[in-house]
Amino acid sequence: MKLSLPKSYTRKIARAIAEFELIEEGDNILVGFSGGKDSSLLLYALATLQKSMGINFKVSALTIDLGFEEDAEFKEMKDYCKKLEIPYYIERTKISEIITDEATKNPCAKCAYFRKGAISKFMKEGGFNKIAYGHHYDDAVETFLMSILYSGQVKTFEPKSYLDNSDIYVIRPLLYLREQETREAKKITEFEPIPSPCPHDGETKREEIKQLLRSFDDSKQIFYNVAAAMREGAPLQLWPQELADKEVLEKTNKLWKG
Ligand SMILES: Nc1ncnc2c1ncn2[C@@H]1O[C@H](COP(=O)(O)OP(=O)(O)OP(=O)(O)O)[C@@H](O)[C@H]1O
Repeated sequence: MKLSLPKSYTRKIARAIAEFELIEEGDNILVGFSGGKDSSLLLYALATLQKSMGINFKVSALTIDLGFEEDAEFKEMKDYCKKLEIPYYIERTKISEIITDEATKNPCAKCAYFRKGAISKFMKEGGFNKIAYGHHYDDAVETFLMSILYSGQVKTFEPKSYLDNSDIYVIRPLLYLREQETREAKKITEFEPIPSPCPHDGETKREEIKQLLRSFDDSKQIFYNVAAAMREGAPLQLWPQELADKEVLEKTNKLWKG
């Protein structure tokens, strides 16, 4: 298959790779391939850049089979990796049993936790040093807002992070692409994204945030303003840390008699 990525995509992906130092000589990169629009584009992009970049690195793909369907074949995904000349692996799990159990609280968080565990184990055994995920710009900005709104914390995921306990790096080369661009990418990849088999897909808080961001008149500018606030070094002017009741009482007693 002749691989070719439009310049506008190459520019944004190359910028993320260079700016965040995502790929180095000798890397053995595993791409988390869900079959969705983002990870299928990521695979295509890395397979293309592998041929044009001036450093050597390996790219493979891994699907964590959540176990929704017994002995699922993942035929389209196998064929796609073959076309891209990328080694493809499937790791079978029974994570679906946990997700579909009605007694499970936070099924999405539990699924992500077990999926990451299965990926780390696979990487250790296969000698991979980096896992690449298909997260894009909208994912990062939505996660940032969700974190503030639902857990009172100013944080989002990083372009590159080191996982101490498993000695691997997580990298996100698509971070400068907008979701609309990953949605349109099937014209480039010629891969029809596979719908998620998960019953919780699309029910998440993330959808509410997407709607909220879209609801502003100047939604494009607002998106990039939130993205600017996500950067280290963005001006921070915050209230002092909250005091314990005891400390407030001591301060109050000093100011009022009796
Ligand atoms: N079952 C899986 N096996 C391997 N990697 C996965 C799997 N599910 C998700 N990932 C990886 O984690 C990333 C983020 O997962 P998430 O569920 O948020 O997917 P998404 O935003 O719908 O992306 P995609 O379009 O690639 O499915 C994906 O882009 C992919 O790289």
